[in-house]
Parts: sequence; C-alpha cells; structure tokens
Amino acid sequence: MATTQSGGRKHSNSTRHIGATDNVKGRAGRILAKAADNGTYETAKEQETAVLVSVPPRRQSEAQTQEYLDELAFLIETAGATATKRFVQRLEKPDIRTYVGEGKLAEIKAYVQHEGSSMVVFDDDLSPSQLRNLEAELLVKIVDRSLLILDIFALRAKSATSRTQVELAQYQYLLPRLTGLWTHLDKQRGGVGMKGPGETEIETDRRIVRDRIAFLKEKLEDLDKQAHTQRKTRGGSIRVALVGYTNVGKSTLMNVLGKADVFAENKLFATVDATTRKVVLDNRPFLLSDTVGFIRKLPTKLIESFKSTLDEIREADLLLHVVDISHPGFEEQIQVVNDTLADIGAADKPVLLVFNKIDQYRPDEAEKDPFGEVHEAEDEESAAPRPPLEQLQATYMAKLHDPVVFVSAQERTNLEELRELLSKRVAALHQQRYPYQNADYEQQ
Ligand SMILES: Nc1nc2c(ncn2[C@@H]2O[C@H](COP(=O)(O)OP(=O)(O)OP(=O)(O)O)[C@@H](O)[C@H]2O)c(=O)[nH]1
Ligand SMILES: [Mg+2]
Repeated sequence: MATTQSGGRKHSNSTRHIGATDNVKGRAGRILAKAADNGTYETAKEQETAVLVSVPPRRQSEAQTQEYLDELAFLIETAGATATKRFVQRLEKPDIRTYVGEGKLAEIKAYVQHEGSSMVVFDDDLSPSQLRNLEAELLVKIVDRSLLILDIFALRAKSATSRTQVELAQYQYLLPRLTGLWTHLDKQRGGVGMKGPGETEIETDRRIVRDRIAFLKEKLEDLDKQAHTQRKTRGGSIRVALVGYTNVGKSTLMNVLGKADVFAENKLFATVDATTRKVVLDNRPFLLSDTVGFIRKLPTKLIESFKSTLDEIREADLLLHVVDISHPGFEEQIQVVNDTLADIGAADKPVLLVFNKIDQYRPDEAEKDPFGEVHEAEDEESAAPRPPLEQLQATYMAKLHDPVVFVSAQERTNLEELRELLSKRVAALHQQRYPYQNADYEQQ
C-alpha cells in the first residue's frame, strides 16, 4: 500500500479489534469493549475477517452496488480487518427486524459459522433493535456503518479536540444501544418474573453515559473557545480550505502547495485533524487548511460532534474542492461533498473545483470496427462514460461558469495552472475585503 509522507506514523492494528473503542472510559466503555472484544463468542485472531452485507434499492445498478461494497471493503481494510465475502439482497427497504430477510440471514449464518468469520458488517446504520436481533441470531460481532467509521476516526484522531469529538460521538452511538449490549452480554442474569434483566444497571449505565456526554460537550466548548481565540490571532488573512471526499488527495495537495508534511496514504480518513499552513503566491500570503474528508452516509451525529473541526471549513473564504477524477463514482462523490457542505452550513462558499489524479484517469477508447466505423467502446453495464479530459473540463466550466483545473498532485502536473487560478481568487478576495488597501497600493 503506497504511503507518502508518512512521517514515521504507522498504525498497528494487530492487537486491536474493530469496535473495541478502547478510548471510551468507565463501565460503559468496558461493556462496549466486552461486546466487541470477543469475550463470549469470538476466538482470538491475528487478523479479523469480515462479511459484508448490503441491501441496495431495486433500481440501483449492479455496478453501483459493487462500487459501494468496494468502498465498504476499503473502510474495513482501513480499520485493520479483511473482507472475505459479500452478501447482497435487493429489497425495497431493509427488513425492520433483521435488515435482511429470513432466508438471506440463514445463508449468512451458515457462511459465518462455516468460515469462522469475526464479524458481519452492514452498509447502513442499524437500529438498536436490528443490532440486538442480528447479534442474537448470528452470534458474532455486528458492525454497522457508524460504528465502523467511528472506529477509524478513533484510530486516526490525534489532537485533544478530535479525540474528544470522537469520544462524544461514540457515547452518542452507545446510549440508545445500551440495553441490547447489556442484556445480550449478561446471559447469566435471570429476569424471569422480574421487571427485566438488569434494569437498574441499564439505568445506571445510561446515567453514566449521559453524564459523560454532558462533560465532553462542555470540554469541547472550552476547546472551541481556545481555538476561536487562536484563530483570531490569524488576523485578517484570507483563508482557504481543502475539502473533498475521503482519499482524493487533499493532504497530498496540501503538501505540495503548502510545503507541509501532512500524513497522506491510500486509506480512508488518513486526515481527521485539520492542519493549517501559510502559503504565499505572487507575494500574497493566505492560510491553507487541510480538513477531514467526507463520505457517503456520514452519520449525522458524527458531523455534529465534529463541529469544531468543521469550523475550519465554515470560516474559510474559499474552498478548494478536490475531486478524484480516476474514481468511477467521482460525480456522485462531488454530490456527496456538496450535500455535506450544505449540511454543515457551508453551501454558499466560493469554490474552486480541482480535479486530481489525472495520471490515473483512463478515458473510454473509441474503437474502429473492420469497416472503419468508429464506435464508443461498450463498457460494462451502466458504467458512466469517461470522455477525454478536455471534454470534461469544457463541460464543467460551462456548467459552473467558472474555471476548473485538472492536476496530478502526485506527478506534480498542472500545478502552475492551479497556483495561478488560486492566486487570482485570493487576490480577488483580498480586494473585496480590503478595497482601500488595494487602492492605496495601486496609487503608489
Ligand atoms: N495516482 C495518484 N495518486 C494520488 C494523487 N494524489 C494523491 N494520490 C494518492 O491518493 C492517496 C490519498 O491521498 P491523500 O492526500 O491522503 O488523500 P486525502 O484526500 O487527504 O484523504 P483523507 O485524509 O483520507 O480524506 C494517497 O495514496 C496518495 O498518494 C495523484 O495525483 N495521482
Ligand atoms: Mg488527508
């Protein structure tokens, strides 16, 4: 796996289990850890293996379904496990009780038991009762999309703020699920003819978790105030933020533009903490920030608890929206990013669209038949057409009424063009903000 600018930071997953959420403290943390950490039904394994399950809507194409599963497998790999099998069931909507139907569940169970899989991972969020039912039925660790993403965030978060944010999101995830985890794990406890097994304990745990959530929120508010004061000392500088889907090359661009040494690698959510650097273009300084990437179906609670990190985006004067043009789903990724920006209240920011990884982009080849007629290559079913880059650029510029730029951060291609465009935008923002200063400057 290509790792650039790793700065010596390596993540070791060998002794860690997905969902172990080791940073969640207290009794609730122990319950969660016990739930995830195999005490009851899992055999210790060097490498955890995962079975992926998706319930796509009927109208979704097979290519798209596989692309989403590829992403889920990539998330699993980033978290340190291996996806060994995929189960797909087309339903209008997931089963309210067990997410998949009865037959499919039996199929999954047979596979999991036969192969000794460590966990079953669902490409959606499960309701607390679905989680409980699936756990009882499949007898292995059940991981949904939120838990998986939280897990990766916990692994990556380094600063006090992002660690607190992740912990808050973990507790918020845990709170409605306490009953299931508790009753399931405490099988010895009776409960016949009683109000319910461990009711008081569940209440106590809920209180502990609620207290912790309140404490973490307060702590974040303090950290927020500190950060706000720090940001004030940045004065009136123009601020530019790199935003985009995860793994598109934001940090790599930050490194080449900002001469920074930010961790970048071919895994999802390499960056969770924002980094800011001063950049000077044409004698005009501005601040450039690298930010956490977005992903489809990003849990809303996670977005909320990442408020402080996302302030970096909300307070920016210009967004560099980085797109991985070599990804088959890049257009949907653009949409996901735009939707997420709208969710966090940053939809109306000026944007410069930067298409990255052009070195990896392969346009569709036009083929000539024996009679010399030219045909567009027929690709696998419903794969999006991949026109030449020039055509894509023209389409996007016409659509946005704005220049867009195509680069390769890795190969350092077209970076001059990007710098020029960026410099012009920064100059315009500067002029907007300090009209008199610029007028004075011109008079001299
Ligand atoms: N082929 C190619 N790979 C690139 C290019 N730019 C970045 N990469 C690779 O893409 C992967 C992701 O790059 P990052 O810079 O970590 O991406 P990011 O957007 O910061 O990702 P997150 O922080 O995880 O959201 C790394 O393996 C980079 O080396 C490019 O122009 N071409
Ligand atoms: Mg990054």
